[in-house]
Amino acid sequence: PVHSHPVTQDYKISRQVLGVGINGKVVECHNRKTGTKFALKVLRDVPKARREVELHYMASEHRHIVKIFDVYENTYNGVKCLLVVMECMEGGELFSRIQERAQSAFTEREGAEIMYDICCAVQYLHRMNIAHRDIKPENLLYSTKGSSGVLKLTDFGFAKRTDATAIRPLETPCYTPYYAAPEVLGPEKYDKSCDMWSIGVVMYILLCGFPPFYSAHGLPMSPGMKTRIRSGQYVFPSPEWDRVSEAAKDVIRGLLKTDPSERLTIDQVMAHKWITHYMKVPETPLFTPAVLN
Ligand SMILES: O=C(Nc1cc(-c2cc3c([nH]2)[C@]2(CCCNC2)CNC3=O)ccn1)c1cccc(C(F)(F)F)c1
Repeated sequence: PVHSHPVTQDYKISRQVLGVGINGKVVECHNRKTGTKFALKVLRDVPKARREVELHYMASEHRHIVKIFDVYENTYNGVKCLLVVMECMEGGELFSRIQERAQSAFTEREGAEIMYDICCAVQYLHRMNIAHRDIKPENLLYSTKGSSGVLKLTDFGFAKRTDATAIRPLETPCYTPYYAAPEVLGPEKYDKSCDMWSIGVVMYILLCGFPPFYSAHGLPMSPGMKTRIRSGQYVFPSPEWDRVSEAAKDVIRGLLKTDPSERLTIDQVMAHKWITHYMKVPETPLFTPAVLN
């Protein structure tokens, strides 16, 4: 349900910017009736934004996906905008939470529990034939500060449907099945597998504090780094990985497969004991908080 009356009628919008996403900025706002704090994402009303909001709204019932409460379609100075009212995630981003853990140990079991929550959200999306395509620590937020906070996935700016968009020959006169390349025919089956790669990178960083692929001299991307990603060249260096369980390394090996058809699916990951039986994972202290700091 998209409201067309001004969002300012129902919410007081603060200047406090909470962050900037692919398609728009996120600010704090308060419900005028209840005083409750929400996060408001402001998007230009273009097809890409419509798709982001539609897919996020479809998924927002899940416990580990940031909830959408209201959507407004307002025009400011002749510019059509989409305004998305979301639950305010006050616990901050995944890794800043772990950085704060320097004093008490952050253990492999806690890493497994975090991965279980992320995989629950991704399994829900993949079962709805939605690929998120931008799974990264900055898009994983905690609902509240303190240990009761719930980790949730946000920013559907790159999300897309993966169910086969039936090619309708009648509406595409130029299209002749004889010459169609497989990728034109098949559903975007590799969109889901790119989420699985991202989950592998998040899991790797969670267990040691640094990424599996990085460029020399901290540049965002370098030719060497691209080669290493393409060839799946990564290691589990000492001493950070010496005491991490073989089961954890097996999950990462299954996710960081360069051939998407070989990569674990979300159902295969959720069938893995390290993820589903995370309460049995050893409470081995990790280097992660120290390395992140
Ligand atoms: O960010 C906060 N609350 C929040 C934020 C979002 C949010 C949505 C999106 C983003 N945040 C990002 C920001 C840049 C990083 N990627 C994610 C870009 N794309 C989005 O779609 C949603 C709901 N509540 C917040 C609120 C109060 C306090 C605190 C903190 F804990 F930091 F003090 C954070």
